[in-house]
Amino acid sequence: MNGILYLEDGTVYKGKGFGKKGTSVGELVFNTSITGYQEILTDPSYAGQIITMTYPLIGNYGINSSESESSKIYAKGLVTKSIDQNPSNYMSEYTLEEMLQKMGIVGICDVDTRSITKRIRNEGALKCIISNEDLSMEQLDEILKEKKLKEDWMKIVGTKEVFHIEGKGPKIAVLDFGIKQNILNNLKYRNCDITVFPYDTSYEEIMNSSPDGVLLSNGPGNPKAATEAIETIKKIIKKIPTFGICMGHQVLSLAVGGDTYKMKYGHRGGNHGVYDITRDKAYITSQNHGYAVDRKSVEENGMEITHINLNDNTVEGMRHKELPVFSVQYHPEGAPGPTDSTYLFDKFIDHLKEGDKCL
Ligand SMILES: NC(=O)CC[C@H](N)C(=O)O
Repeated sequence: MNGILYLEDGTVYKGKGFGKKGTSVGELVFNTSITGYQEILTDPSYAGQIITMTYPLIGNYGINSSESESSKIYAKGLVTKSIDQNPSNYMSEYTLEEMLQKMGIVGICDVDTRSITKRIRNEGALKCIISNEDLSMEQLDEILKEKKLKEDWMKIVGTKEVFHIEGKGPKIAVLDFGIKQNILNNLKYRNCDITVFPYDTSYEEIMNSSPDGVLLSNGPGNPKAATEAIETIKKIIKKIPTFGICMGHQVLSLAVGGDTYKMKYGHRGGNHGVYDITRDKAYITSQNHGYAVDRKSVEENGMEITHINLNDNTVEGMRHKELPVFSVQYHPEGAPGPTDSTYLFDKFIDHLKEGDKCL
């Protein structure tokens, strides 16, 4: 099966097709993780994106049924240097190719992923079309030009129904913009009683569940498209301890009156150095975001910057100067990946005990 990746700047990469036979349009991004292709593909925050893995050997330990971040793949395609068809791992149940076929995802391999990555770094994230069908360049060009990229993916990906995960510990209301399973696992591990709400649930409905704390989840798309949530969060943070992760961090910054912007090519990988100003410590973190928080805009609105990215000095974490409200741009739950930052879940739970500070 032939495969082609055609970028909006006119660049063409030809390789071999794998996964589902088909064609799709998306935003081309790259991820620098060496392992974790299963979690990356199933992370709902990749909705609408075509992921290039910079590590050349992908698929080598197969796929298992217990480590997906969601039951679906919302990404639009996968680009790799090579794909291993004979995985070796005691947990492996099927191959990556079988997973992509089952989930309807188009893949191409045997392309120069280093060159693709350099192009994204120079030009920024690009719209592109990936295909492993026999379409002419004219046909590909027409589909690429016609298809618009979405910004409000949280409307599609987040839960539509409220659901509850029982626990004996603190009551957590989660606003779901497209949550990763491992965030829920971290709350479950700490015995939390979790109610997951659609991201646009009203303030009143959330408060009716009498939560001790609110978690604002990760999720795909532009945080500015989550307008309903921004209004709700403005009220929530005055009453309840709140912890935001990635999209949650971005919508929190909008709720306090700050601003977000689209980065040139984002941060995606398991090796991003972050400096924690409050603890004078550096961590290696797992990241997946294309938008970032404007530092000055949140500092002018009652927030203090707690973490910065060591590569480009962008905001990686913040906390409210008076309220028990804090957030990080990176993924403390990231797995596989460094566990340096899972203490943030404990910090959140500790804040709940001090909930009276909010009133
Ligand atoms: N992982 C996330 O929550 C991503 C947040 C947002 N969609 C971004 O790309 O910046």
